Amino acid sequence: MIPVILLTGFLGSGKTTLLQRLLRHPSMEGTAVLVNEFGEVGLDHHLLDQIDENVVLLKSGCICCTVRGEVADALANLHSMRARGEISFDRVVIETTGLADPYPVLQTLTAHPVLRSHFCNGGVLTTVDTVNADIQVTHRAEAVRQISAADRIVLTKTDLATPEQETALRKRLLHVNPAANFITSFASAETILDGFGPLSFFTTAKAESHDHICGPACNHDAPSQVTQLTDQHRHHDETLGVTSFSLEVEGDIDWTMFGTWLTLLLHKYGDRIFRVKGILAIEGEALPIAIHGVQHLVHAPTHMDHWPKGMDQSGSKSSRLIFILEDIDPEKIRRSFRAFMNVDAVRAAA
Ligand SMILES: Nc1nc2c(ncn2[C@@H]2O[C@H](COP(=O)(O)OP(=O)(O)OP(=O)(O)O)[C@@H](O)[C@H]2O)c(=O)[nH]1
Repeated sequence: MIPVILLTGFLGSGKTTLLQRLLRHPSMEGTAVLVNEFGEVGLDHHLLDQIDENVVLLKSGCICCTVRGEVADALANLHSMRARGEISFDRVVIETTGLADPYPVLQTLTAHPVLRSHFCNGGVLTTVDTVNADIQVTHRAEAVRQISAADRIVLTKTDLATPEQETALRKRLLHVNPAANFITSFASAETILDGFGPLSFFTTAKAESHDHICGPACNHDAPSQVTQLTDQHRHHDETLGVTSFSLEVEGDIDWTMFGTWLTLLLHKYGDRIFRVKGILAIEGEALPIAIHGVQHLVHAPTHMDHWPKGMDQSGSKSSRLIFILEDIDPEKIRRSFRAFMNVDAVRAAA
């Protein structure tokens, strides 16, 4: 049986960053990775630059029911390729979208008539953003589901939070998932992986409760989690207001202007902009720069060591930005970007 580790966590909580580190660890050799992103255009497979050739980007970044079919197809495909000797792996990591409900995927592993004889649940690793989790847990049912499904919770961005913030968050997370154990993202990959696996009783209970989709009414902050997981099915209406769109820009971008624009944008609309990520062609830089914003937080940019395939065709470089937001007209952001950056060539994909 091939173990499948589910790496989940809300938008921008540090899943890809953690995965990069874990995959460099010798014990993770022979890992196939499935990346599932929300929206039509994905960037994570480019940001996982070290391991490009082992990464499969799942096409539709949709959540809940649709993810189930696509994950199943991708796993079946991986298994066939392995059986034909085209690839070799003995573990799979699925990085879910930040808006995914992990339970349907767990259910796929345990109940799919074909997959269940080849793959097994290797455990759920959930990243939780110490700076933003409080508001996410309050408002987003997906965040609660991801935490409740965790076998291990990796607290990220503790370096950006106060010790009081971290202590209060740990206490709150324990109410959502009393069985998970905590670790911070600054622990070594070895420590994070040590003894990691499904907590058997809990995992069974969780997987069996797959058809329950949480909503704010679930009150997951209350401690009696197992009982709550047997509640009736509710559909994921909460996610319907969330959309994603991308901006593509030809030519180089002025870094100072861009930084100012992004900071102002997130300052004003950070409550409704869950995630911004981008790979940018910057004036005076030969290689691209990756940028990340999570609600009001703008992360330090990182220099990438190569251009992702398709983004520097025949010497003409382009930038790509992806937004995941709620209740904001994407056209408003496009217009503001064009006006502020004085850029005409903005291609936009819905
Ligand atoms: N300071 C700090 N930054 C972090 C930490 N973990 C992740 N980040 C930053 O957070 C930003 C988002 O990280 P990602 O790894 O892309 O998050 P993600 O969960 O994969 O994002 P989505 O796939 O969009 O949901 C990046 O700028 C990371 O460098 C951490 O522990 N400390």
